[in-house]
Formats: sequence, structure tokens, C-alpha cells
Amino acid sequence: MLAAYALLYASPYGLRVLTVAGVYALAAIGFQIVFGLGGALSLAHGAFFGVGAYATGILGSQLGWTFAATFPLSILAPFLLALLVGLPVLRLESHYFALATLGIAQVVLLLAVNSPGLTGGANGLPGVPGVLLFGWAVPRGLPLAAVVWGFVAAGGALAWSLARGRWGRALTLVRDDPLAAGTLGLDVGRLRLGAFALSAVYAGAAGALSVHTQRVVSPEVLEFPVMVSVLAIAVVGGRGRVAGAVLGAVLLVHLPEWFRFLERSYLIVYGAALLATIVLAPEGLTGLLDRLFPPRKRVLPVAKAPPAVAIEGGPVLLVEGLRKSFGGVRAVDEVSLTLEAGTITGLIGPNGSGKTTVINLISGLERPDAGRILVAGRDLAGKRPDRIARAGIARTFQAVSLPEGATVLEAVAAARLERDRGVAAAEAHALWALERLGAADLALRPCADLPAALRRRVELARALARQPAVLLLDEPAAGLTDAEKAELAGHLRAIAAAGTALLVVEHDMGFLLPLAGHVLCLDQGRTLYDGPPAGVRSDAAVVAAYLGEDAP
Ligand SMILES: Nc1ncnc2c1ncn2[C@@H]1O[C@H](COP(=O)(O)OP(=O)(O)OP(=O)(O)O)[C@@H](O)[C@H]1O
Repeated sequence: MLAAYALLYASPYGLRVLTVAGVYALAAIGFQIVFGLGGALSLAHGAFFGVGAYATGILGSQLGWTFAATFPLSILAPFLLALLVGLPVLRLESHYFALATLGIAQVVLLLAVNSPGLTGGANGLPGVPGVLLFGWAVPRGLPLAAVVWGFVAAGGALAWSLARGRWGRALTLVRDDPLAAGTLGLDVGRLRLGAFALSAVYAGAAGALSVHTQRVVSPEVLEFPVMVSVLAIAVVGGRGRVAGAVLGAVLLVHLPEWFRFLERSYLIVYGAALLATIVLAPEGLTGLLDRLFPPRKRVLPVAKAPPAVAIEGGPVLLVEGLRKSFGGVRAVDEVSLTLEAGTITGLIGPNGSGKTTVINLISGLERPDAGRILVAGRDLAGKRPDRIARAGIARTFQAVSLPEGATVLEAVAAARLERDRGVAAAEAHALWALERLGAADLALRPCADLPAALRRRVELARALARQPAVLLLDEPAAGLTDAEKAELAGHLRAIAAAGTALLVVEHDMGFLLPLAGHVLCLDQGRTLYDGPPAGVRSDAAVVAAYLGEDAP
């Protein structure tokens, strides 16, 4: 459609606007990667655009270099800058990250304005050469528009395939639930840094092409309106979607042109049109199109058992002298436990006795103050959650959190993204896990539609899909009916029978004691009882601290 418009109808001015729309589409595709997929509101995107623009401007205008040299360097410069600043700023949480990236943008702008020798200062640099492709000086108008949109097509195809593949899926999970992502073996920091750096590549390319279109570079390319336009394009087009970036860019760049006949009141109408789009289609134009023309139901893959993490001989998990304090609170105090393959161990104790902290320490979400956590003889105490997950430890959470926008199959397949070669294999393995828990019929349902009990089942399937050597479950029976608890107990027995070692935190003794082969009771972080389930109810200390005299 765009090609037909460009070839048949567009005036020279129209072609110029279309070229600018292409430049913004390219920048917005990059922004979709870091903001849409990765969930990080990077306000440095405009700065990366400007760095690409200035690299082309300085090298082209001051040094007379041609496109073949300036374009790669205009991509490389923002990429390297993103790697450099990404390491510290990506550690920050949402709005602090946004503020830090805004700071980066301001610093880059100040540098550009205050280095007149290099950048031309506030006046910028004129005389930037046009695009030179294989010896052909691409003229403005249709040829330049075609070249820019060629870059949009190539960049869009790459981003689209990345977004649909393992990397894009993993990034989406990092956006939706970074804690779970780590415990599913995904290196959250690396994924975020990769998304940030790749987004800078797109911004740099767009900045370079914008300078070739204007033939001058000035501090305008680094000012906030560029950033705001890219953000508006991503939101209006549809967050995380390549098609959204293209649709949003074409619309937002053309809207002011279409409303120009309104003269002074055009900005009001432009603003109202933007607001109306956001209110009527909060998930963006591509989301609106999906609602009007729902995608066809997909076919389920053939289920396939994933390979298990095998740990040969001896206990699969040995915890020794684990300690953790939060300020003055000793949450875990000298706790030791041993898990053998194929066994179920119960971890009980009053509220606040340290049970969840033990699971958090073992799975790497908290760093122990002291103690060893040995898996297959290797001490993993204090290691990152993804490294611990890769060693064969999986877990569920007390408060189940599933990616609301995903289907059950996609949510469970997230557990396999780090291990399997592609999304298809991950989904086949995910379906196997769902089948084992009698939940295959949920596969295509959106997670957002599920009642609490089924959400727990899906989360368990996600942990099981990792085929872990050790499975840590935090109150898996909470909120279940008696029938659902009985069914869950059957599933847990089957998982243990297949060789996994289970550590189950639970308050429901009627559920846990018949299930567990061994029980630990904590009180104020210390081990109060460590023995067979049969002795729990008659242990005076456990009764006094936890069960009470009237326990059933
Ligand atoms: N991140 C944290 N920061 C500060 N204090 C914490 C943190 N996590 C846990 N605690 C404290 O550590 C102690 C143990 O908490 P934990 O959640 O491990 O208990 P629990 O046995 O799992 O309780 P429940 O049965 O209610 O889930 C509590 O006093 C709690 O307030």
C-alpha cells in the first residue's frame, strides 16, 4: 500500500514526509525491542538516535567519509554507548531507570551543544553528503524513500523474527516477571542489556538516515520531541509489535500534515486525535486490528518429554548451616537439610518462621549470610538464580504470577527457552508437562482467564517442564478444595516417583503429613523438628510453637 502510494500519488513533498515516516518507523522498531518486549522505558532512545545522527554528520561533513563507512559507525557508536551505560543503569527499577536514561540523553545533548569544534554547536553541521550505495548517489524523492523503507523492511523482518523466537519470548517474560524469569534459567541482566544495545542499533541507523534526508545535523536530533514521538508511535501503534511501529510512524508523521489546513488549531485536533486513539485502542492500533480480525486458533504441537537434569549418586541437595538476617530479624538461622532423589520433604512452621526465605536462598533470590548449598557436590550459595536453575533446581511461588498476556502453553514453554533450540521444541516440552498434570486442555487458554487453582497447576507445570532434580514448592495447596488437594497430592507423588526431590512448604498438615517422607519444622528461623512425619503431631516443641494443643 505504501509502495503504491509512493509510486502513484505522492508529491515530492509527500515523498519527503514518507521518508521521515520511514526514519521514525526504524527508530520505533528498536524502541519496541527495549520498551515493548523488554518493558524498560528507555528515554535514552532519542540520545542513541542523535548519536547516530552526529556520527554521520561529523564523519560525512567534517571528514568527507561516505555512507559505506559512516553508516556502520553510526550504528556502532550508539551500540557501544548503550553497552557502556547499560551495565549500571539497567540495574535500576522502572522509573529510576527511566530517569537515569533521561539523564544520559541530557548529557549527550549538552556535549553536542558545547563542543562546537566537533559538532558545530547550536548551529550544527551543514553539507552532510547523501546516501551513496555501490557508487550510486541516491537522489532525494522516490529513490531515497525506497532506500529508507528498504532499511525499515530489513530491520523490521529481523526484529519480527527475533520477537517471535526464543529471545523475544524470553525478553517478554523478563518484562512480565523478572523474578520468575531468573528462576527459569534466564539471565535477566544479559537479556536486558542485549535488548538495550540492539535498540540503540536501530536508533543509530534511524538517526543516520535522518541526517542523510535533511543533509544537516543539529542539536534538534537530540532534543526531547524525537523521544516523545518515538514513544507515542510505539504506544499508538501497539506496544511490542513491529507492525505497530510501522503503522504508528506512518500515522503520527502524517497526522500533522493532514491537519495542517486547520492552521492554528491543528495542534489541538492532533492532540485530541492522539488521545482518542489511546482511549479507544489502549492496546494500540495493531491490538485493535487483532480484536476486529482475531487470529486463527493455532494447532497444538505434539507433546515430547524433555531430558531430565540427572544428578548421579548421593543427595541431590545438601544445605548446611544456612543463615540469613534482614536487619535485626534472623529469618533463617543455621538451617541444614538433605534432599534425596525421589523423596518428598515437608517444611513447616508458623508464619514468619523463615520457610519462604529458605526457598528463596536455595533458589538464589536471596543471598545467604552464611552456609553452603550443594547441588551435585557444587556449592551454589549466593549464585544467581539462573545459574542455580540451570543446575537443576526449580521452584514455584506462594503468590502465583503468570504472564497475563500469554497463553498457558506460552507461559509453560518459557521454562524451556534457555534449554531448547527453538520455540517449537519448548512448546512440545511444555505440552508434555501440562499433560502430566492433566492440564493439556488449558494449553490455548489465556493465563489471565484462569481461576486460582488452575493458575497453581500451570505454575507447577512450568516448574515441571524444566525436568528438575529438585523442586521447591511454596504452599502449593493454598486455596485448593479438598478434591483439588487430593489430585495435587497424586501429581506430587508421581513427580517424586519419577526421581525428582521435592521440598514442600505447607500449612495444611492433613495434606502434607501423608505425603512427606520427612519433615522439618522451623520457628524464628531455627530448626525445631527434623524427623519423620509421624512424630510431628506428638512433638511437644512443634505443638507449642506451631500446631497448638487442639490441632486435628
Ligand atoms: N525481603 C525481606 N526483607 C525484610 N524482612 C524479610 C524479608 N523476607 C522475609 N523477611 C522476614 O523474615 C522472616 C521470615 O519470613 P518468611 O517469609 O521466610 O516466613 P515464612 O515462614 O515463609 O512465613 P509464611 O508462612 O507467612 O509465608 C519474617 O520475619 C519476615 O518478616
